[in-house]
Amino acid sequence: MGIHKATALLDDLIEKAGGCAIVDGGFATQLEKHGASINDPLWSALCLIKDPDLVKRVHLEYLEAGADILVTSSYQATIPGFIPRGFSIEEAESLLEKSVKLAVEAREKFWNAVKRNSRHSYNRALVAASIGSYGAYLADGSEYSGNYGPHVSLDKLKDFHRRRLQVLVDAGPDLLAFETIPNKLEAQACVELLEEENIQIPSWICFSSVDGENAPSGESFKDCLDVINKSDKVSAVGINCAPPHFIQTLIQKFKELTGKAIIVYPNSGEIWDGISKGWLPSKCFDDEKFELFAPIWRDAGAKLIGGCCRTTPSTIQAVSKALKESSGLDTF
Ligand SMILES: C[S+](C)CC[C@H](N)C(=O)O
Ligand SMILES: N[C@@H](CCS)C(=O)O
Ligand SMILES: [Zn+2]
Repeated sequence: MGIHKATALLDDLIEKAGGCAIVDGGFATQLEKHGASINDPLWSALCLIKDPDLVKRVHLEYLEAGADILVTSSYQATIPGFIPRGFSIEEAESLLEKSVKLAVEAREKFWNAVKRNSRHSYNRALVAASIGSYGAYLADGSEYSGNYGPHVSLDKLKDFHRRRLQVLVDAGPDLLAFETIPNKLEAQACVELLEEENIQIPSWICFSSVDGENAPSGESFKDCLDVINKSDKVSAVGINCAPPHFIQTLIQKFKELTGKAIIVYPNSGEIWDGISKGWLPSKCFDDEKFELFAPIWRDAGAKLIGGCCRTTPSTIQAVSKALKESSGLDTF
């Protein structure tokens, strides 16, 4: 499938969803709600090893809540992360494949069940393979600082991402989701890899932000997006895992900086403490606030909206209700 046809898959979904498709919410957060203990360098990827049934269950919960796109459990799943835990390269690669398979199985199961009901208002969801940033793998919170040190070059970042990208693509997702990219160098690495590997499925690249204005590294979003705008392999750009009160302004900024679709899936507003590996309370959005703001973000120009850490299926249900009601589509 050519890239233009592939991009049509995402465009079709956005159109079917009434102009704005719904991304799922915090994946690791929902694992934890079910009692998973993930205070570990592998974070949510630990459940790929220990509890794949729970991974699938969480995907199903987000589908029921109205997600049009599932993001896989591979955010912090990497070959160099699995090897020190005693896995061979082949086993590590099959864990990556499993992350896609579990989401695809959940999507098929859910879709086969709902499509029998002619009055349902769901779309057949797409599966986006999560590719967490290098900082996610480092497990030191550097996806929120972009501070990778002087020894991390463009080539090093490409080497880090290349094999995982190949394995995930071969496992058959519909999309690729680069998440919490904190600096321009890593954005460039992602874009160059998509070209070098001649990836034929659409991608989104999302940045985190800690000041509401720039990438976490302090580099301007203009500089970061200039790199991405040159590639037709990237269908959407935006923000994930940043506080929700930054989002409206950032959508307006991104509108001026790119012609690509804009995607936003903020966290709740709590702040990640990379040392204790926990969330610190801060100015927060609850589900009602997400319900209120989702149509505002859509009207500001976002084409894909969801939630990230500390949001749950109830958040996505609230977003879905608000977007469907205000676009005239039926709610469940
Ligand atoms: C999106 S953050 C909350 C994920 C966890 C982080 N990479 C860590 O392992 O510390
Ligand atoms: N897709 C990941 C992103 C973490 S920032 C998750 O929801 O857990
Ligand atoms: Zn997050």
